[in-house]
Amino acid sequence: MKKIIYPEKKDWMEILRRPALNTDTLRNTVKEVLDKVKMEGDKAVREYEERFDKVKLDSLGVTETEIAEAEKEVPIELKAAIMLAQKNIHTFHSSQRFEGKKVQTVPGVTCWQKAVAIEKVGLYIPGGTAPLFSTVLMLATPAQIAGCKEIVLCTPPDKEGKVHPAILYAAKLAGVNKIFKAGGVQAIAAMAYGTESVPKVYKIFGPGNQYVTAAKQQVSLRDVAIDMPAGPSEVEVLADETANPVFVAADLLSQAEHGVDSQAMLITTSEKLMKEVEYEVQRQLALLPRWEIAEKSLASSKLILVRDMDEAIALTNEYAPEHLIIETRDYMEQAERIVNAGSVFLGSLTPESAGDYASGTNHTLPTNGYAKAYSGVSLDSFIRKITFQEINGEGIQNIGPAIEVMAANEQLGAHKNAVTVRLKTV
Ligand SMILES: NC(=O)c1ccc[n+]([C@@H]2O[C@H](COP(=O)([O-])OP(=O)(O)OC[C@H]3O[C@@H](n4cnc5c(N)ncnc54)[C@H](O)[C@@H]3O)[C@@H](O)[C@H]2O)c1
Ligand SMILES: N[C@H](CO)Cc1c[nH]c[nH+]1
Ligand SMILES: [Zn+2]
Repeated sequence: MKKIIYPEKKDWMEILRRPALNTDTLRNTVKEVLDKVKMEGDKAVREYEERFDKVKLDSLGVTETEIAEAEKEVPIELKAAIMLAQKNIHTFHSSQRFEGKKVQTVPGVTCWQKAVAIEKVGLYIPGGTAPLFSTVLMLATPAQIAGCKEIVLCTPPDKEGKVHPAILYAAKLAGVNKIFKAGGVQAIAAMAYGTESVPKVYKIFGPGNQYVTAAKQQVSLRDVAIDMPAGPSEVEVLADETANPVFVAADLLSQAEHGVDSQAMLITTSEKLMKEVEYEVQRQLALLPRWEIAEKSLASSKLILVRDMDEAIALTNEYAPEHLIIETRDYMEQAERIVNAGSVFLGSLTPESAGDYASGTNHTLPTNGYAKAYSGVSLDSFIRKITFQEINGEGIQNIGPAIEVMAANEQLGAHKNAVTVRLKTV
């Protein structure tokens, strides 16, 4: 990890830069795959599965038999953990239910909103280097609570053409209707355009690598809605001298191990802590099964020593991390000053892994600085709020004249007339 001591404001942008693939290569690959799947459907998806996931597939759909087999393969201990996590995710997301209340803006004019589920949703579950069955719970649980009728899931299979059993188990538990073996850009294209076997959906959800994220952004320009850009994982730990370096290092590594383009940052006011964390990261790294991945992402990760907490907060809000862990003496006060972050973890006993799996919050979150403008996935992501209004005689008399004046001044006579003809009758 690169050490930065007392950064100057002019260097912030460079210091906070995320690692990124060459955008031309990325754009060209994504465009080629999207276009071919749009034209050739399943055939193209199968070809790309062979090219990128090294698997020959006869069909894309997961069968009922495969789902039943998977249920037998998942160990009891893991089933219990998945059920505990799902219960907490369900509890937290159920509490987000929207109650639209009727409001009289003036006598006779009543307005309200009603939450309506998006009918067809597509969930992308990453599977390139780790089978993220926890992401199934994070996406399908709120979709089910919202009442989405068709919940489609795509995930890359392994080289034998099998989907990880825990992904299938979690999908069944959380009410997914259709599961397909497809990963990367080809999966996003299949759900955006529809193919012979994969239904076209109205909104695509889910995290993924830079190819997946770029594909989602591309299809969202005209074909389908998306949740947000949820790309390579990132974490920032904001710590003072009271933080535990062993915990801090473990938290940094927990996100560094996701992928080579993940990023982990420590922003601290304590030089002593920075040195201890630097040592701990190397010590713990050597013990990790995915040390090779983590080592690569640590190369673009940083340990940043700042002058004071004000500077730490300003730098944090500029970085807008996907995950922010605050491990300071006064973490509640510091948390109040955060305006840009996806999900915040407070105090020394709140690891980021808790939000990844089982505290109940959603782990599908904006990355790459998009936390400045986007929220993570929540129940809201799966609904739309339709507005309604009802006006009676008193109401049209109350607001009609104002509408007539405004419409006339916008030179829209037909708008004005739609009110005038009614005012004559009341
Ligand atoms: N932001 C979030 O909320 C969040 C949550 C979970 C995971 N993540 C991130 O999701 C990512 C998962 O990545 P992953 O790679 O393990 O799985 P993935 O499923 O996102 O990507 C695998 C797919 O990428 C495609 N691909 C790989 N190399 C390619 C190439 N050269 N050209 C075209 N396509 C290619 C393949 O089709 C493959 O199926 C990680 O970066 C992780 O950090 C983010
Ligand atoms: N940290 C990831 C979101 O960036 C989510 C995840 C899934 N499994 C483990 N972690
Ligand atoms: Zn994680």
